[in-house]
Amino acid sequence: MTQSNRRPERHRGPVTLRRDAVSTGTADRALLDSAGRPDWKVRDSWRTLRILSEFVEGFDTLSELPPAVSVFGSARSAPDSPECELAQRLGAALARAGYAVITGGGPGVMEAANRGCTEAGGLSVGLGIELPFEQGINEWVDVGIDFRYFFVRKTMFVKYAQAFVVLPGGLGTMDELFEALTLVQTEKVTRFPVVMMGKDYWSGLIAWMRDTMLADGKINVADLDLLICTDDVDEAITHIVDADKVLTAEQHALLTGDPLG
Ligand SMILES: C/C(=C\CNc1ncnc2c1ncn2[C@@H]1O[C@H](COP(=O)(O)O)[C@@H](O)[C@H]1O)CO
Repeated sequence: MTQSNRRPERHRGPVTLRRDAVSTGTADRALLDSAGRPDWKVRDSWRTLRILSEFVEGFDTLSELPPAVSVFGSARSAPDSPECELAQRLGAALARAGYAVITGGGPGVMEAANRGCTEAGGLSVGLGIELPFEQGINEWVDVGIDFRYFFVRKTMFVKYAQAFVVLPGGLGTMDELFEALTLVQTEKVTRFPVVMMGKDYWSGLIAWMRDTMLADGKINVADLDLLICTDDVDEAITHIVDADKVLTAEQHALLTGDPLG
């Protein structure tokens, strides 16, 4: 293989780039870094069409999904790490409970959750993101979409899931966890269970939320009730299924006027 053939392949929406055509930028960076550039006004106006098309593609593809759970966690965890082992068991249990599993489609915990789901006969979904370093959607994903824009992709994680499960991870995982909690706290989504898995990993953060955030009046006691933390896959599934039942009954009552659902 020549040196030029070894250069990574990049994907920009439907476009594949190889060799000298590969650049290090992403669509997200071009949008967010453009202030101050003379052409930003015209280019950003046109970009809205590309953003719109990304929403349309996501809505069209995902509206057909069965009930689903979004699973988050580190892109960097080794396949034999405890969190990947947990994610794989969780993915399988979700599939057996009738849920599709939605992840970021990347490596580590995402891949493990997709793998568990697919091996158990469930539907694995990967919502990838264009990054300066190409990763590609993991091989266990059945339905994959590559997004240019983080904010479009985040809408899909919430809109097409009945619950969030958050395993150990870094900044990306924290962003996803706190976005979910903020959406529930502000009642943008209702009856949306957020399950944190990995008690050793998360207990320090939860203690800080209680001892500093809550103690300092920055959140309410009820905000801490928005999440549960467990190492037990069965407990996570029961929590999700129970919340789902309540929501389904409420939606049925709203549609039919029958309060018993
Ligand atoms: C950094 C590495 C791979 C990056 N590939 C990713 N592919 C898809 N989704 C990703 C990737 N990196 C982050 N995410 C999203 O954030 C969460 C994980 O981020 P963290 O910082 O590792 O916690 C994850 O849930 C994704 O949605 C390694 O080679």
